[in-house]
Amino acid sequence: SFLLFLSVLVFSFFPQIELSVTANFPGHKIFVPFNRSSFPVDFIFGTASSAYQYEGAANKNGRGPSIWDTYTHKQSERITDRSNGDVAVDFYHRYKEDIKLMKFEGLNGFRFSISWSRILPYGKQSKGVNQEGITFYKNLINELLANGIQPLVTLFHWDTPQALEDEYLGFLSPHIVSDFRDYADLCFKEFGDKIKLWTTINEPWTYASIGYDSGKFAPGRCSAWMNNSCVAGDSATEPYIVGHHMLLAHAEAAKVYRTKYKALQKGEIGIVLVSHWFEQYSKTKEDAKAAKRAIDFMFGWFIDPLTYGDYPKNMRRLVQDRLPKFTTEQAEMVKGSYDFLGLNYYTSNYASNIVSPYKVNISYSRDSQVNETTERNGKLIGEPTGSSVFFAVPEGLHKFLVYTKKKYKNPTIYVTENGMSDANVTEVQQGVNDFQRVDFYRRHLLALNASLKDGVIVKGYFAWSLLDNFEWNSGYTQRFGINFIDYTDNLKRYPKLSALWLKKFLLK
Ligand SMILES: N=C(Cc1ccccc1)N[C@@H]1O[C@H](CO[C@@H]2OC[C@@H](O)[C@H](O)[C@H]2O)[C@@H](O)[C@H](O)[C@H]1O
Repeated sequence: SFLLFLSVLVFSFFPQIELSVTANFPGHKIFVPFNRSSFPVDFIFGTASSAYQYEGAANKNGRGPSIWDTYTHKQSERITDRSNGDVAVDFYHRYKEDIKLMKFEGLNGFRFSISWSRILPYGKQSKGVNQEGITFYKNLINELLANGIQPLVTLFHWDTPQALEDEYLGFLSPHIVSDFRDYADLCFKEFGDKIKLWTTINEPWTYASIGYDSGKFAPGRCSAWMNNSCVAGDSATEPYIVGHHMLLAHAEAAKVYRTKYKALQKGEIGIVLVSHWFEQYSKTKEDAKAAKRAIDFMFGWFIDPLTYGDYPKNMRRLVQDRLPKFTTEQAEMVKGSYDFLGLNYYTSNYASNIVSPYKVNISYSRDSQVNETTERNGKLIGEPTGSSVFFAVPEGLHKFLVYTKKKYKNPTIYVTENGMSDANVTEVQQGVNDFQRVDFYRRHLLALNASLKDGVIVKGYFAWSLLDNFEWNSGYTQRFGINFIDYTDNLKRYPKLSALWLKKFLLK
């Protein structure tokens, strides 16, 4: 009882200490603080963003169009609110103000992506370099470092230069590999003196599956039978071709960094992968196998080649000749082509076995023969959020991280995205009172802490996202920010409760 009294006394004087972790002593529960000091002293706490979703100035200052400019302008009916990233949240002009906000909120990391078509308007150095673009990113990097914020840069966050899509259909062509390699080389040369954490590609799974299987993201290709108003595509073959070229492009860029820049610049290079965690729907052996196939088709698709040099056995068995092959040389280049992994986690799903495989209308998402759901016997897998596809399942983050440690050689990991959205929020007062997001981050940080205790090597955590922003085919209707954007009043920024809770959590 004395210890309990002491712990209450301590917490009443130090409100920033979050009561939530307990150490058990016989007959007593002692509350230990849960805050920044629960993590390694050099742990990075940041937020994440991407060029097309944040910058705006889309057709200004020399930037060339990307496939997302084309998709939102030519097929605006495929965006929930028919919006686009022409202005976005005007990060291009307001980044100094936003960096002040990061500093105020106690963050020491910021993940952003470079717009390929802002520095190479036509995708290739031979077609010209936009110096204004180079200058923008140098200024951004200097401003972050001057404020004690570590940049983590993504080279490609889905915004393929339209010129390369026009010339050879972008990632559907092997030509993209050398153009991506040359683009990466330019970035290492121009920014590598200051950038020490590089990732090549954000979520190849999303780009390949949502861009070429369902076709709901740019370039919006899919099979006609999908009836997703795609103008062209083949959901049975194109996702695998694109995924293959993304792996080769990543590996070539990593090779350039390691052979030409790493010794001098002393940075590290990785890739960002996304996956759900999958729980078997029932206790049957069939559903246990279904859960394994589900994570192999979403995560193993990329992490297996990156770690072992080939696609998962489940994929080879079920996709057969539609799954590209690596030459021996390519396999060697892809295998081990990362110093760390960026992992994005949003939610978990239940996986159940589909007994009769599809014979017609086949596609990437049908190949796994898994039915992915978010409800079991009338109970949701987690708390609903503003997004119909994401439910809050913090323990899934813990399980996913431990799974990665055990199955993929205990890699160094940064959690490069984790967050939740609010939908149908327009008023500031409503938007800033994001109690659910406070709970979401507290529970996911507890899950992350548990992963560290299980020996997972995690060096940082980036919340998605600093600001509400352009959420792809959801437009501005989904708000993921810890800071609210008032789209009706000059894009004014307002810290939400979650930002203030994080500030308190991060107090040193
Ligand atoms: N959204 C994804 C990809 C995804 C989509 C569906 C299911 C699983 C994974 N990944 C990350 O999520 C973030 C949140 O994405 C939103 O997720 C909910 C969707 O309704 C919305 O359209 C999408 O923007 C994006 O802003 C980042 O750019 C992206 O890296």
